[in-house]
Amino acid sequence: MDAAIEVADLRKTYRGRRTGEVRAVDGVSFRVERGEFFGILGPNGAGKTTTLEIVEGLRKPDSGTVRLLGRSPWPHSPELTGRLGVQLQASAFFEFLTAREQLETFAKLYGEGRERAMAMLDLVGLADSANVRAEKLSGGQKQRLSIACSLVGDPELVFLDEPTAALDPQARRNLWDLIRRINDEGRTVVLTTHYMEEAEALCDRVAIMDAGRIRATGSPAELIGSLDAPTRIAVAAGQLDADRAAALAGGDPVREEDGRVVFETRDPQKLLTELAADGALQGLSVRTANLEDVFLDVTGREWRE
Ligand SMILES: Nc1ncnc2c1ncn2[C@@H]1O[C@H](COP(=O)(O)OP(=O)(O)OP(=O)(O)O)[C@@H](O)[C@H]1O
Repeated sequence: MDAAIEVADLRKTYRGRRTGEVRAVDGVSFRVERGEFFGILGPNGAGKTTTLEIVEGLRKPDSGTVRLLGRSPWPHSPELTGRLGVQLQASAFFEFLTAREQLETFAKLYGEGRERAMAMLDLVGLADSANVRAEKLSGGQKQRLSIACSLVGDPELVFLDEPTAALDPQARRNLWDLIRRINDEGRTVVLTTHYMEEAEALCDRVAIMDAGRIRATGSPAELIGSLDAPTRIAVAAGQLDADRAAALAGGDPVREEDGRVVFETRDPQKLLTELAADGALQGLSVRTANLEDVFLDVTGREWRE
């Protein structure tokens, strides 16, 4: 079976009078299997949206090729478009339509009826707000509505561009449940995000993008595992004198910082057992490596959201 997406060596440069040349996408290649949950993770301006728009067939690359479900998205074919779901930015809504009217409009474009529109409102948890105008919906509700619109045609492949941007952490987590379900139903999902945690929580595989290029691809666990980074274990100072801390560290780095003793270890189980035996677990925190450390490793830059 063809892959869901095959992208080879995409390039796109924007030329503006004020901005000069911006190489937004600079040789991007990746492959997404059917049923996969694939994430493109990168800071603002990394080139995620441009890449996604090219893959969706909304923007033409300067060079490179895209195959979606075995076909080229360019020029448009109605057959292919009907198998794709693209989440539009919430700002693309018709402000004066209610949530239900909005969705019915999209349903019609896909040759679907009112029942399908209502079913989608239900699916995204907006049935109670069916008669609320789009402009009156909260940020999270607008994102839900735009996701419902992308699902109305029962797509095999769904593209979500920063679906939880500008939401508070609770609303973001609530949306994760919905997004996970879309993938659990067997649909391939491609999502862009600049939230590390989101990529780690949702994606089977992640491409880390920076300055127009993909710097690393793999499952979050693979990417983090490949770092071979130590676990940082901190406890409140005052429970251990410096000699005892050094003895427990056994040659590994240990330092005192903001009233805490901070160890870096590759054998967290041993250290935790010894700290527990010393009765020195007050104020314990354990931090393993995460995608932020991977970003630093592959780009040489600190991650800034
Ligand atoms: N239409 C455009 N004209 C000129 N420059 C553009 C255009 N769209 C994007 N850019 C520039 O191309 C680069 C990549 O932008 P893009 O929107 O693809 O990145 P992104 O990773 O999606 O970031 P964001 O999360 O901020 O949207 C940026 O430097 C951006 O300023």
